[in-house]
Amino acid sequence: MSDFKILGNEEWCQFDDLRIPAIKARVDSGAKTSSIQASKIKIFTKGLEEWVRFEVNPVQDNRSISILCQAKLVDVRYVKSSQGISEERPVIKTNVNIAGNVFEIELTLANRDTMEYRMLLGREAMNERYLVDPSQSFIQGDITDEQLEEKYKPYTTEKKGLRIGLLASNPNLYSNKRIIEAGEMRGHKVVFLNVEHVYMKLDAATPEIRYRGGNILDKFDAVIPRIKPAVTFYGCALLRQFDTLGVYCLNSADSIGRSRDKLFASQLFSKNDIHIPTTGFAKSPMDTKDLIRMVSGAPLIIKLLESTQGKGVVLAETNKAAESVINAFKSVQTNILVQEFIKEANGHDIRCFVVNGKVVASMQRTAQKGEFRANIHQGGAASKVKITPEERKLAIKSAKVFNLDVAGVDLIRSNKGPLLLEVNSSPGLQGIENTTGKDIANVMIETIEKKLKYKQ
Ligand SMILES: Nc1ncnc2c1ncn2[C@@H]1O[C@H](COP(=O)(O)OP(=O)(O)OP(=O)(O)O)[C@@H](O)[C@H]1O
Ligand SMILES: [Mg+2]
Ligand SMILES: [Mg+2]
Repeated sequence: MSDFKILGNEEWCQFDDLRIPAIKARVDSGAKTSSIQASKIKIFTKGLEEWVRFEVNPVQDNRSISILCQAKLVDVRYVKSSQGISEERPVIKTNVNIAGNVFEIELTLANRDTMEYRMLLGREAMNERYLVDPSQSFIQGDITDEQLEEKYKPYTTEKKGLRIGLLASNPNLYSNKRIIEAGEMRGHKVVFLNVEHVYMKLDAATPEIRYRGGNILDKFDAVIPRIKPAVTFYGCALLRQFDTLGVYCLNSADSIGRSRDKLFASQLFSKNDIHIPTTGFAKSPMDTKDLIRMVSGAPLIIKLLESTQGKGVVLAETNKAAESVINAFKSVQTNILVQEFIKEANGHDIRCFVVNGKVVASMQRTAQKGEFRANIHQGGAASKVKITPEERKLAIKSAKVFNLDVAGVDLIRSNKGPLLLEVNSSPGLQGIENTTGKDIANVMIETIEKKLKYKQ
């Protein structure tokens, strides 16, 4: 008993083999094994052995210090989190150094960024070595902030800023140029990734993302998707792969996919009590007449399920015209929505730009004379607008039902109050920045920093 050293409820640990000079551990005799926070965990083979590669951010609330570690894999355990979700946790063995006392411990790699401490020291590591005095901290010696900074100096120069991938198709588009510019202004490296030049390797042990030429894309902290409708399917598959590899995506594959299906989106809105113009959908031409009645008859709107820039939106002025257009689309197996025409909108609509749950800018678009569609691509003109609290609430809620971090929410003002038209997952920046003078690209980059707990 007299040989045992005493630990407080927190102690500093050092890992020479992992090149971690100091990490604050919560001493937790309630836990069996010790664990360390790790991200971008990847199991790989080295000869006949299985190894694991991972990144540790050893300093609390400082993501800019990141240490790339590798160690032999000794086990993979399944741990149930407090939310009941089973998580795979690789286990490694490595030497820990507590105030000069060096011994081997088992560490599970916990892929959780919400851990209050970067490390937990469990009772297996303390057995036959330590007793715990929970009333004290750092009995084995404390480290001041200055000393910690000194220890991590070599690492802070190693990595400055985040590495952000811009997954898009055209680097010369205003929006893409602005995102790259804003990211670089904030000290990050933004790399343009052409959606069609990215491909993936799928297997359980070493999933990968590669770029044309064979480079492995494994150094990204975040990806900004700007996926054009023509490549939604492929782009979303890439985003799922980035997500699997622990890369944060500003708009997930799921949220983009769901928002692009106008029918699914309309169903989600009505389910969540978000008001939209009355909309109908039917398979057979036999139901066309009733479909028209259902949306209060002509004039009415017919929309292709997949349309942007207003190209697939048609106004049918009479019931006869509506019937023949609807049946014509059906005869070529094209899916369409039939929608009540909001006449009183008078060619106006409102675009609210929602980022991270806030409306950061909004503008009104006004259709050209003789046109009902307010899209800029249809000759619409943009102007500043002050939105009502009700409109603001509607815009925020609409982005939230899809879980979109960035959304362009289109509303229309009707006699019954604001109605939702649609939610875009890659809203353009040019019109809204030029109309409102707001630096929206910068807000998008700030959101990534917040989500990743990155400090300048
Ligand atoms: N029910 C409606 N009543 C009146 N006007 C409408 C209605 N639906 C759409 N519009 C007008 O037509 C425009 C285009 O419609 P919508 O936004 O649904 O199509 P879109 O092709 O997806 O356009 P984008 O994605 O580029 O914004 C709207 O911005 C609005 O001005
Ligand atoms: Mg659209
Ligand atoms: Mg629209």
